[in-house]
Amino acid sequence: MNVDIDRHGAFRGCGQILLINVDIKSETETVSSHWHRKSAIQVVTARPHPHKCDSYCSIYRPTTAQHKVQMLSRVSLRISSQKNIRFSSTELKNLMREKYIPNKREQLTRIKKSSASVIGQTTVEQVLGGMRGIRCMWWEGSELDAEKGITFHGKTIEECNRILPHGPEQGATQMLPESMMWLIMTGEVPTEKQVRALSADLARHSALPRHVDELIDNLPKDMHPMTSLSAAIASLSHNSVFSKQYSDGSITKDKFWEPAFDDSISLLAKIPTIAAKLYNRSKGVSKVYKADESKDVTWNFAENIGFGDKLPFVEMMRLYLALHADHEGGNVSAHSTHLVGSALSDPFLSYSAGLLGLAGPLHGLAAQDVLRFILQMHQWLPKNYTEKDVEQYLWNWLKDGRVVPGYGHAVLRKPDPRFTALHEFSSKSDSISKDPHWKLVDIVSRVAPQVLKEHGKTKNPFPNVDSQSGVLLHHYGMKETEFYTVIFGISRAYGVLPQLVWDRALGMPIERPKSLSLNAIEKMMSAQ
Ligand SMILES: CC(=O)SCCNC(=O)CCNC(=O)[C@H](O)C(C)(C)COP(=O)(O)OP(=O)(O)OC[C@H]1O[C@@H](n2cnc3c(N)ncnc32)[C@H](O)[C@@H]1OP(=O)(O)O
Ligand SMILES: O=C([O-])CC(=O)C(=O)O
Repeated sequence: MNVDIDRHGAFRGCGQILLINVDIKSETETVSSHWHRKSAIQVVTARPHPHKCDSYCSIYRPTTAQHKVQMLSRVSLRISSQKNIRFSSTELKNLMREKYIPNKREQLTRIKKSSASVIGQTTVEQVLGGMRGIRCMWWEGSELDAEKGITFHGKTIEECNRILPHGPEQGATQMLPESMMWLIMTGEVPTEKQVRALSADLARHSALPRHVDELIDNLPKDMHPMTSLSAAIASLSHNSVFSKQYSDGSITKDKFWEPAFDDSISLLAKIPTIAAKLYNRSKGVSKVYKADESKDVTWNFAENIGFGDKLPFVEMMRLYLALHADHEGGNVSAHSTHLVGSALSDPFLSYSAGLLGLAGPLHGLAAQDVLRFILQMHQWLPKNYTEKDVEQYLWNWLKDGRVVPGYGHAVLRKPDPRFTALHEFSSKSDSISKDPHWKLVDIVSRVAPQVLKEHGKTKNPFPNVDSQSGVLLHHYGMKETEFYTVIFGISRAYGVLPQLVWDRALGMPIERPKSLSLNAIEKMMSAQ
């Protein structure tokens, strides 16, 4: 039921009621889930009085004579000044409920009827070789082909950038990560109106609960920001609607996806706020995140870290965030999110784990390592260096037994199309293409494949996305290399959280593959 709140904070409601002080800011979901948990009676939804805007007000909980009136702790409720708010995440959720999930459930039932079909075999080489190529994982949003690279529901990066809604400014040409998220979740291209409303919704939910702010304030200033980001995301679990509803038993399995969806939207809304706070803190800046509902997530993020007045930076960042969102399911960050989620850990805990995987140097941390590598090489090279000098540097590096960051890939066997997309963006920009560090990145991308081929170990000698991304951030003035993987971490959430919602919607079970010891492998081999 709805409870009206009038201009003076008095109530219009129902039977016996309970008054709660509400301070405006964040966490509508805290309110409802708190009630869910506390109340065996009725679940209440509070809605703001139509004329009451952005001020303290009161909300009420109905109760009955049998139930003791309880004073709930102070809860926060964001009351927006906008009338007739269209919660686009609600629209997306409704579409999921009414259209996409029933269709996909039907497909799953069909597939399960002949689920004994064989789709692959496993070799010992695969078991001992990082499980390469084993077809054992379900993933909807994107697919990686070794030669062609990533496609999102069959659409190439170039196609996505053409057809997905862009930023609201005139002349904006880059797809928004919100648009990409919609495509990844539904398989369909959203309308501009749907994306604008989604951006507004994410802006509305961007404020952090106080405990997250305090947690970040108490972390060591020199802690790697990926560690801090993961810790802060895990701490949002305290407000998880999914875990609260699961633990109080108020949802059945077929409805698990709903709070997983709410938590995912909340995480997407808050991760830029956390990232901005970490970035500003590293620079000694204390600033409250302000998200403008008429702008997209990237613009708001850029604004809050001090880059808002530079549209080229915002456009580059939009492309960056959309590009890195998903790379099918087997990569470390996606797989770990999916795995942890399979234990019904909530989306915050699951993605916190994914971020910890992203923080490894063979995965997302390569973004920071590449930039350091390029800066170091640039210092070492003579002023008018040639490709031969670059080649020499790479050989020295390899002879030291180190991997060339930004090169190679577990699946790809051609240059990464994400690298190509960023390269095209940069080549069209006068200022980037004149940047001496970008020029070096460009030269390395031609020289390194030859060197790596001759070196003879790397299966894929070509550049991956990380070899290009950091130099763009550096070019626009973001010199804090430790922060580069944090940007990647914002982006990856747009791909893996939709999958987590699907995991719960289709009732995917806990993951538990079979492991084998070397003795067991030998025994099986000799038996053949
Ligand atoms: C967004 C992303 O996560 S993209 C990847 C980001 N990571 C990097 O750029 C780090 C550098 N690259 C690498 O370390 C690897 O290419 C990975 C981790 C991406 C893929 O690993 P694998 O699938 O095991 O690569 P591959 O099968 O080609 O490895 C074979 C050998 O080549 C070596 N090799 C692979 N890439 C490189 C490289 N860039 N420089 C030097 N040696 C390399 C491996 O270390 C391995 O050596 P070993 O036999 O002595 O252990
Ligand atoms: O696919 C992988 O293994 C690594 C990668 O490029 C990504 O996760 O973006």
